[in-house]
This record gives sequence, C-alpha cells and structure tokens, in this order.
Amino acid sequence: MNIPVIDFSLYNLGENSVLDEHLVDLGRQLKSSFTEIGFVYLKNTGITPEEVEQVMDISKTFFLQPVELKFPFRSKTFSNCRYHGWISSETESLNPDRPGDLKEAFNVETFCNDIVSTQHLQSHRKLSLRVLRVMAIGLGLEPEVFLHAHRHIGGEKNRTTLRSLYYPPVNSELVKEGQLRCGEHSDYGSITLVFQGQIGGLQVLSPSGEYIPAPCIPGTVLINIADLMQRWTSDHFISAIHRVLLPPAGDSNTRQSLAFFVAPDDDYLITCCDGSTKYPAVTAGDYLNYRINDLLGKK
Ligand SMILES: O=C(O)CCC(=O)C(=O)O
Ligand SMILES: [Fe+2]
Repeated sequence: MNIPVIDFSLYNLGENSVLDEHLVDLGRQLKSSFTEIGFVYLKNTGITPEEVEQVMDISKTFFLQPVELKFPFRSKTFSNCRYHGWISSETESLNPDRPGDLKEAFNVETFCNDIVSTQHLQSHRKLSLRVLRVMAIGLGLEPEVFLHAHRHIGGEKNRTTLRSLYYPPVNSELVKEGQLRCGEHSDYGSITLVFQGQIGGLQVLSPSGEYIPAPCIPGTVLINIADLMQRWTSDHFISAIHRVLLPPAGDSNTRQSLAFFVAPDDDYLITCCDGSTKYPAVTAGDYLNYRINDLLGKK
C-alpha cells in the first residue's frame, strides 16, 4: 500500500475561484486516502519549496547554537504562551514505552509568532482551511462544517501550532535500547501538515499492520488525520500511527521537518458529524489538555 499523491492545482492557494465539480472530485480523492490510510501527499498547493526551505534554514541556525543560548527560549518560559518555545532532545517520548525521542523542536504557537513570518503561518492556515472544506465535501457534509470549528487559528483560544523539528546526528554508541528519532504515536488535533527535508525515516502504520515509508516527495506536503478528527468522523477517517526511525548506524545525517498541527477552537464542542453517539461530545480544549498532559506525564 502506498500513500496517494493528489494534485491540488485546481484549489491551489493562488486560485480564487473553483468549480463545485472540481471540489467534489478532490473531496472524493481525499476521502479515499483518509479512509484507507489516513495520510496523503498534496502537490501544487501554492506553498513553495523555497518558502519551506527558508523556514528550515532559520530554524537550523537556531538549533545549531550551544545549549546555553537555546535554554532561555525553552518551552513554558513565555508568559501567556502555553507550549511556545524550544524543546531539548530526549525531553518527549511520543511513545511513552520508549526512551526520550532523539529530536529537538521549536513550537511556534500561532499567536506567539516570532521565528516564522506571519505570511508563512497564514499560508499554512489558508491551506488547512481549504483541505478541511474539501474533506467535508468528500464526506457529503455541509462544506463549512469543519471551518466553523477553526475560526480562531492564530488567536489565543485555538492551539494550532507550527513545530519546527530538528533531528541531530545520532551517535549509535550512545543510543539507548529502543530509542527512536520519534516514537510511535498519532497526532491529537484535527489534521497535521508535514513538510519534510530530504532525509527519510518517517513511517506510517497501514491498516494491515505493516509500516510503510513516507519519504519526502519534493514539492508536496504530507497531510494526516489526527485523533480528534477521527473521533469527529466516527472513525471514518483514520488517525494513523507513525514514527521516525534512526538513520543507519554510522550515518551522521541530520533531519528536519515542519509540522503544522491544526486544532479546533478550544471551546468548540466536537460531536460525531454523522449524528451518531459513537463518542461523547467533548470540547477541543478539554480533549487536547487531556492528551498533552498525558504526554507530559502529568496524568
Ligand atoms: O518529523 C516528521 O517527519 C514527523 C514528526 C511527527 O510525526 C510529529 O512530530 O508529530
Ligand atoms: Fe506526528
């Protein structure tokens, strides 16, 4: 099984009008990817590789600094910004059964924006909203149904976050047993947009139980369903487990990626969109708090 590549030209960010029949066609393609594997590559979205590279370059300059220069920017030191800031290597275990992930990250909470230009965040926001519209059409729902829940991206009552990830060179002699660059997990919110650098390692668990590679395909963005969206769609769309493997022993590469974790507005009540009661209603804020506290071991 492969992750499909869908051409998004007709609804590219540069296009101001699109025919309904084209949206229906895109909806059909997205629906089949998200029901079968939960991941899709989109090409011709309007977010350029140059724009992505620029953000990765700025991020790398930050990550390559000595720890004492990064320390003042660590997460939770910014007032009013919950998780904004730097996360050091081995701090998070996305799979709690494994040692800490061999990655560093910088969280940019969209309303606490500093290292990334506002325009860059806006293009991520706009593309996310277009994808959410097409997803609703694919499910045969009212096109705006998911958009009503994402009115405040960039505001304080929405925790959509751009995360710049840096995976430093791995010293195979120091690696702990079972340690990975990023342990097995699913994402928490509605959808995630991932831009990867050239170095591979990302794998997705397919419904048949095997991990399939999700390499960088230049010029594309990888989009996946997250847990709250799976719940919202009564499990029609799959929030697939994924992970990032270590490089082969002796390979001293570094890896970079940018993940835009889209979340609904905190006070939005998520109920199953097919009208069923498969999952009880929950506000996005309560659900995300529960999941993030779990990750940070505070449960
Ligand atoms: O680095 C990547 O390619 C993906 C990382 C990821 O899945 C995550 O941070 O949730
Ligand atoms: Fe993830």
